[in-house]
Amino acid sequence: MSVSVIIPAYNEEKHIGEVLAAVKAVKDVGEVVDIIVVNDDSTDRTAEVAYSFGVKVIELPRNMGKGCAMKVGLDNTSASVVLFLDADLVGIQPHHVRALLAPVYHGAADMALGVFCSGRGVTDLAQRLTPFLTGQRAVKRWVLDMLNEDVWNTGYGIEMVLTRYARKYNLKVIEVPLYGVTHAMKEEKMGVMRGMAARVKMYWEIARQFKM
Ligand SMILES: O=c1ccn([C@@H]2O[C@H](COP(=O)(O)OP(=O)(O)O)[C@@H](O)[C@H]2O)c(=O)[nH]1
Ligand SMILES: O=C(O)[C@@H](COP(=O)(O)O)O[C@H]1O[C@H](CO)[C@@H](O)[C@H](O)[C@H]1O
Repeated sequence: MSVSVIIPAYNEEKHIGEVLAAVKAVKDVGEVVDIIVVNDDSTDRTAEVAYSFGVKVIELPRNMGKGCAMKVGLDNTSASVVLFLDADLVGIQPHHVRALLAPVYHGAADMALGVFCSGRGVTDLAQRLTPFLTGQRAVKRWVLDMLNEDVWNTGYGIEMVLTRYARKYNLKVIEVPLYGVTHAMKEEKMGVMRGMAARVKMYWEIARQFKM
């Protein structure tokens, strides 16, 4: 069974190297066939850092949002298991990547959700309250192929779309604790004002999909 890791990335030069190092270590033992970074029109060195890891980099001509970036990655692989990871993870190790892939790869789950634990209080809490919003998600390819094309245009709402789909069709979903992992928060990456504005936009994109 083939496995692809897809990493949507927008202005993540500081953190994407750590994510790629962890994923590459898994690829080097042959468990992952493809690592795809979709550079969502970053204005920093995100693409340059990704190229330096020798992975596939797809450059979008304009900023299209998280969901679109994920879909472009998906369209560029035929792997039967896909692992989506955010590019701003901190503390991610090869064993976390394997822990997310294993249940889906071995058939124990259709979807595995990575949930931060013992990383940082604030991000642990956010994910404990809303694990279904996580960007760390291993999924069987056929699940993704069942979705309508337009669901990918929902920006950050895509996580909610995937969660709703799994509930509707009673898919096997499991949560995988990612011990010691956290991520850079928007306010840390962009500064307080721009970060808060980006957060409001994200909540709006999620709320639009919150129709159970
Ligand atoms: O327009 C965007 C916004 C975000 N991202 C990527 O989507 C992932 C999750 O975004 P972000 O880190 O902003 O979300 P958070 O985890 O802070 O909610 C990260 O890898 C981002 O670089 C993207 O590809 N395009
Ligand atoms: O954990 C959360 O509440 C949000 C926001 O994270 P930050 O406020 O930037 O720490 O991040 C998650 O939700 C997004 C929408 O579903 C996902 O796209 C992100 O990958 C995920 O980290």
